[in-house]
Amino acid sequence: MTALLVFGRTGQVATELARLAPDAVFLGRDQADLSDPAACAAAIRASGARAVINAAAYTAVDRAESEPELARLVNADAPAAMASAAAGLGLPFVHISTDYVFAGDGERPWIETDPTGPLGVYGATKLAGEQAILASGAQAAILRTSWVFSAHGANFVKTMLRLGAERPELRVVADQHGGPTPARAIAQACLTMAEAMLDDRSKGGIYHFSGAPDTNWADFARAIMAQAGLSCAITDITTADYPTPAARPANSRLDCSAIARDFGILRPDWQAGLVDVLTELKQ
Ligand SMILES: NC(=O)C1=CN([C@@H]2O[C@H](COP(=O)(O)OP(=O)(O)OC[C@H]3O[C@@H](n4cnc5c(N)ncnc54)[C@H](OP(=O)(O)O)[C@@H]3O)[C@@H](O)[C@H]2O)C=CC1
Ligand SMILES: Cc1cn([C@H]2C[C@H](O)[C@@H](COP(=O)(O)OP(=O)(O)O[C@H]3O[C@@H](C)C(=O)[C@@H](O)[C@H]3O)O2)c(=O)[nH]c1=O
Ligand SMILES: [Mg+2]
Repeated sequence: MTALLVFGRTGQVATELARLAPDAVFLGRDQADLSDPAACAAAIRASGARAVINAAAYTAVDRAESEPELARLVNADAPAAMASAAAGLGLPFVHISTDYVFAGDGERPWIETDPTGPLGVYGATKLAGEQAILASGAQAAILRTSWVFSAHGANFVKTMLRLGAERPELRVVADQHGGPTPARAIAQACLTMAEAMLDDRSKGGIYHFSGAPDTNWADFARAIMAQAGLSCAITDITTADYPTPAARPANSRLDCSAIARDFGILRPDWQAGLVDVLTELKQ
């Protein structure tokens, strides 16, 4: 009997979940391909699990602009099928979403009930996933997080370490603001929420969760270089100076007071998380 079923095995959050919950069953792409939503639902029904966490997603923000059908299958249709299966079995379902569901106007941190307005395919498909999960009738928690980093997989910290070792200077956008979030803290939050939902079958909903304090990509890059002892200089640029296929929100700040109130989960300190990740990468 599997206590906990996790979709994803190699991703940043899935890797941290595997460390924190070694007894959980992790389904990689070979066991459950999210481009086959019915197979994901069948995997839940076959698992005998008490709770389900979805840590897999199509996360290539720019590539999604040219692969919208695949992004929608993975980010919306598969989570919808998972949630329906969880609903049918009465299992709590924890899902991870993103700051990119917001358009990013203004400076106030977003609260869960603020209007969404994704700027690109990735955000739009993640939003469609949220909506389908909420409509499924499952006991579901949706954790909207941002700017995830860890020692594994692809993320901004690892990109900066690679480029910072090769170049004397990097130009980085300073007008996109948000909270970098250690993958380990997200994994811990997912586990805490799954337990709390098993204890109290009325718990669930959308919750914001990001690292503190809020920063911008250029200041985050400077912190990475300083902490890693790299002499690469970071020059502030604007979003207009750094054209990308997908637009990104200027304001990704997330108000995380609801998750603190309802689950006792506090914003992690991203600077401490960065030290941990750099230590792990050195080993
Ligand atoms: N990364 C970030 O900055 C942010 C991420 N999020 C959300 O957090 C969650 C976890 O993200 P993160 O850990 O960073 O993700 P990663 O990009 O590190 O990993 C994505 C995971 O999804 C799996 N995956 C992708 N496509 C499929 C598929 N068709 N079938 C099965 N598995 C698939 C990948 O498997 P494989 O290794 O085989 O490709 C991988 O395990 C996602 O929901 C994401 O949207 C939210 C905000 C920020
Ligand atoms: C490499 C590089 C990036 N940038 C900019 C581009 C972008 O605006 C910002 C971050 O780059 P990334 O490609 O890491 O960003 P991106 O892939 O958009 O990261 C996002 O991923 C998805 C999955 C999420 O859900 C989001 O929360 C967010 O973490 O930095 C520079 O300005 N200079 C550079 O040299
Ligand atoms: Mg990226």
